[in-house]
Amino acid sequence: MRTALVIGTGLIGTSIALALTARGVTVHLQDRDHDQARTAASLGAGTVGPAPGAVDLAVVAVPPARIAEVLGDAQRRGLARGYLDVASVKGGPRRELADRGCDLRTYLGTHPMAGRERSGPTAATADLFEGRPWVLTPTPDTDTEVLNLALELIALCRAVPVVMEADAHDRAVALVSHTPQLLSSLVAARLADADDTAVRLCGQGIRDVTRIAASEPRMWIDILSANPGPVADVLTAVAGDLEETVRALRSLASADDAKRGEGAGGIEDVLRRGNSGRARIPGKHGQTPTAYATVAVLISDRPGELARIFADAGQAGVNIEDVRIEHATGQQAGHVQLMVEPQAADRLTEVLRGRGWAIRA
Ligand SMILES: NC(=O)c1ccc[n+]([C@@H]2O[C@H](COP(=O)([O-])OP(=O)(O)OC[C@H]3O[C@@H](n4cnc5c(N)ncnc54)[C@H](O)[C@@H]3O)[C@@H](O)[C@H]2O)c1
Ligand SMILES: O=C(O)C(=O)C[C@]1(C(=O)O)C=C[C@@H](O)C=C1
Repeated sequence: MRTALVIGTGLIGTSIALALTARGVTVHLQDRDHDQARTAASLGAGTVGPAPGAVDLAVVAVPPARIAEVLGDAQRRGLARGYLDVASVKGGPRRELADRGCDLRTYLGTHPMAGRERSGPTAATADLFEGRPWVLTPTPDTDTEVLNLALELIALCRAVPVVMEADAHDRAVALVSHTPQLLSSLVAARLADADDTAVRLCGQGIRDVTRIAASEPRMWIDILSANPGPVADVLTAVAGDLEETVRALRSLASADDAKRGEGAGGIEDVLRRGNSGRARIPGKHGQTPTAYATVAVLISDRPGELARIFADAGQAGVNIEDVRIEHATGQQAGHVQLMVEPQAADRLTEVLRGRGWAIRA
């Protein structure tokens, strides 16, 4: 692929454009909001404005409800050889494109399973998709050339292609993306009117569970409007679990030993099922999860601290597999948790201590 047009230069469009530009593709940027396109260009994602002729691939990265209109318009104007969208739902946009009489041979519905709770080009990063699944939903009508262009795009973004049928994709993301978004919002919503004294105690657990509750509501209304049934089905099952959990908790408060035992059994059941589900989440690059060892290092909130730790770990010859930061409320310090292969943990601890870092036992 030599040339691409990205329509919608928000978080996802700009991240794609940055990755493509970094690998030598000439990228043209377009957005209904010119400031968004100009910002993306200033970040090095490409150039604003139309291409001199048809590009190889047009990537439509606008909200789900706008996909059919924007992609159909680009097709009518002959802006590219192939067209793909990256919306979080796949069945709805495809049906809308068909209803509008668009050419489904040069269109391919795709969905990168990577994102952030922030929107817009300034939240974009070139490495957003590295090692992440990227769903493709080809049909027998899809042109092989367009499928190949999409596979090339995914390879250039260093993501992992996964082929699925559109409606099966929508049922799957109802479980692994759309319901988690709502549950995160529901937990965070409990804090909206909570007592300040309680909120001050927020630790890492609630931060992990509510990160995506900061997401842009308008985008999610669009996504959920295009996938209401499957999400409602998963939430109905969750509601059943919730009812049983409440019943078990009430039993735990009973004066009767047998009832308390039943309650404890019910709670243990949900916690153990949670352990099993969590253990199934794939690790980096889609591998099965590895049990990493964690080395927790105290850092102060000063520029360059993280870079210094990474450089020291690099000099120790230790590969950091994953990283998490635990901020302490109201303090200018926190812990950075470095996840490493278990056999590397002792060496990393020794080297970092030797370089003056405080390691939490
Ligand atoms: N945010 C995520 O985590 C995530 C992950 C994977 C896929 N997606 C999908 O990617 C798409 C973009 O999401 P985002 O998070 O980048 O949103 P965003 O709000 O950051 O960016 C969307 C951009 O589209 C532009 N836009 C809206 N209507 C337009 C139109 N008619 N013509 C041209 N530009 C238009 C907006 O001005 C904005 O710059 C959505 O379809 C979303 O479902 C999002
Ligand atoms: O990590 C996040 O912030 C996301 O919300 C990413 C996430 C997800 O649920 O995994 C959200 C919606 C997208 O369609 C794809 C990815």
